Amino acid sequence: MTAHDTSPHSMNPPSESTVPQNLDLSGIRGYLFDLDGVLTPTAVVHMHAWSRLFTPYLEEHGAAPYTDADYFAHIDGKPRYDGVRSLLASRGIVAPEGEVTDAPSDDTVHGLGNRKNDAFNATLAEEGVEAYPASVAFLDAVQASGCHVAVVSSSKNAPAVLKAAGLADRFEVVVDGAVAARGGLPGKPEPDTFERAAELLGLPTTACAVVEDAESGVKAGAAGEFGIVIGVDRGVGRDALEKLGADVIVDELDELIPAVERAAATSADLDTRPAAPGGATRPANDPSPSTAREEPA
Ligand SMILES: O=P(O)(O)OC[C@H]1O[C@@H](O)[C@H](O)[C@@H](O)[C@@H]1O
Repeated sequence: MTAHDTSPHSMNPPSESTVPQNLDLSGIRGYLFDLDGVLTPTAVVHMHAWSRLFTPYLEEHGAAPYTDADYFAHIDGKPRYDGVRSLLASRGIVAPEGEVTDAPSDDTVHGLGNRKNDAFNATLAEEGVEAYPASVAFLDAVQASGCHVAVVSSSKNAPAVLKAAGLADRFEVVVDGAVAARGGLPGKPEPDTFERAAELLGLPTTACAVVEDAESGVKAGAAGEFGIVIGVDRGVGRDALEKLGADVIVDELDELIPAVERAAATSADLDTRPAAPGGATRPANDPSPSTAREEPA
């Protein structure tokens, strides 16, 4: 398929055109990056924090033990309190909702989420974070090609993680968990946060690539009318990512740099052609600036 192909995502084996070497990204003018697990290895920090919360909690409740598979199936990529709700539902546990202001020691949905958040922030402060070098190389190539870039993260900690990784100034738009909550946007697996980022970049969704590693995030990409869904396999598995709707799957994003450079060259060729009678056409990678920027919380 090409990046323009908006046909329903199939579950067939990848065709020749969906392998990174043959990928056509010439219709893509914006990249919407998930953060945790795509740009930074913080999906693992989230995963450990959830485990620090739910391992003792499930034991105390006599429920089946918490495993990494639970993280991928019920929590990965979702907004904080949705993750709590999904995991509790998987064990048939009903907890009171409580309030966002609940203490981390409270056994409410919000208290449990806040307990996990304390664990996440403690690890972040202790260990810091370094972006994946291959993802930064891809980001460099995408920006050099004139495409626009946004971060779309369920996490309310996204601004802190971007800052810790030295990436805070690289994105025109950040739609994080706080922005979504303020705007009443449903989180992943719904496509709304990605759609909002495309809108803020001033691009149609069909001209945007969704870049995701989580089940809920790939589902969100497949549920919208995006130009392409790029899956990064950080543990979900290639087959699962493909079945969920990823159009191309990579282990590291730098595998796609040649495709980005080919797309930029195609666009430059188009740009040097004489304008068609009756008006010029906008090149695929027209770097005209997006003025919209949603400030993170
Ligand atoms: O940092 P917050 O706001 O608790 O966000 C939670 C979620 O943020 C996502 O980005 C992670 O991929 C999730 O796995 C995590 O649970």
